[in-house]
Amino acid sequence: MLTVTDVSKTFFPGTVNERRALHGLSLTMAEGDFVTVIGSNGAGKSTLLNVVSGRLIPDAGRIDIDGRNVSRLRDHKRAKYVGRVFQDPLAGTAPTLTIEENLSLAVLRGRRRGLGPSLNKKRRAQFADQLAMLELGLEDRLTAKVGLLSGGQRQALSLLMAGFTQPRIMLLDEHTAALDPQRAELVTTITERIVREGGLTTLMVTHNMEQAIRLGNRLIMMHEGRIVYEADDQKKASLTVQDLLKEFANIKGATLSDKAFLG
Ligand SMILES: Nc1ncnc2c1ncn2[C@@H]1O[C@H](COP(=O)(O)OP(=O)(O)OP(=O)(O)O)[C@@H](O)[C@H]1O
Repeated sequence: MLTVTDVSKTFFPGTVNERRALHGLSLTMAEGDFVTVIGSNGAGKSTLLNVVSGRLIPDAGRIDIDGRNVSRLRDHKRAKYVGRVFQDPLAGTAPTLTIEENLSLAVLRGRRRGLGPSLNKKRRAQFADQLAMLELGLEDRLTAKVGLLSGGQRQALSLLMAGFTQPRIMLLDEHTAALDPQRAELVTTITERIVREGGLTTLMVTHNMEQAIRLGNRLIMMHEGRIVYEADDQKKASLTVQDLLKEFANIKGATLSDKAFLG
């Protein structure tokens, strides 16, 4: 489904600021895989998501989605394959537009211009049904401006929007990190539901090791642009945070992300 083969990315090569973010990284994900990604500060986690989404073009290596080489395809051209939710609740939605307008835009994304649905009664009823699933009461606020929603509500909406077009791959970049624990838990539950119901192939970066163990069917740990540890479904079933801390301790020079203990 997704194949990342020997991908490298260096920022400011040949200068004093040179940063090797990805170092010949390879990762294969099967249809329906849900991989959680943890790692030290600057390990290359966001860069991995950026090369998969097309926001960044790798220096070397290739990326295939459904057997198609998308390595050189820029992000707007990959939008129909990729859904993404960022850490910042403000990033995924347009605050001055209403909830229903944001959802309409999400439906349009990845489609050819002019082929999108208009905001008719039937479409509104569909939106209300989908929003009801979030159990946040947003189905009664279709015409409310998104800027009025809380961070957690906006993240839930971003998730719904990202899942709307049935992306081939869903990228979640610490999308619960900016929320208070209660809202983070709620958004985590909604994430599980949207991923499960949509059967979405998902790559999720998190600093929360407990969450990384609990969610998904595979876990990878990154350090200095490489995957340094991997747990499959079976291994993950008995994995503990203590085990992961031990793995980190074994990596020379690795310091855990400052946020790792914030929960
Ligand atoms: N746009 C950029 N320009 C220059 N350097 C960058 C850029 N993006 C990332 N880097 C560098 O590449 C390396 C990997 O960064 P990346 O953001 O992918 O790490 P990360 O694992 O997501 O880190 P964190 O957990 O701290 O967010 C770091 O050294 C970072 O400073």
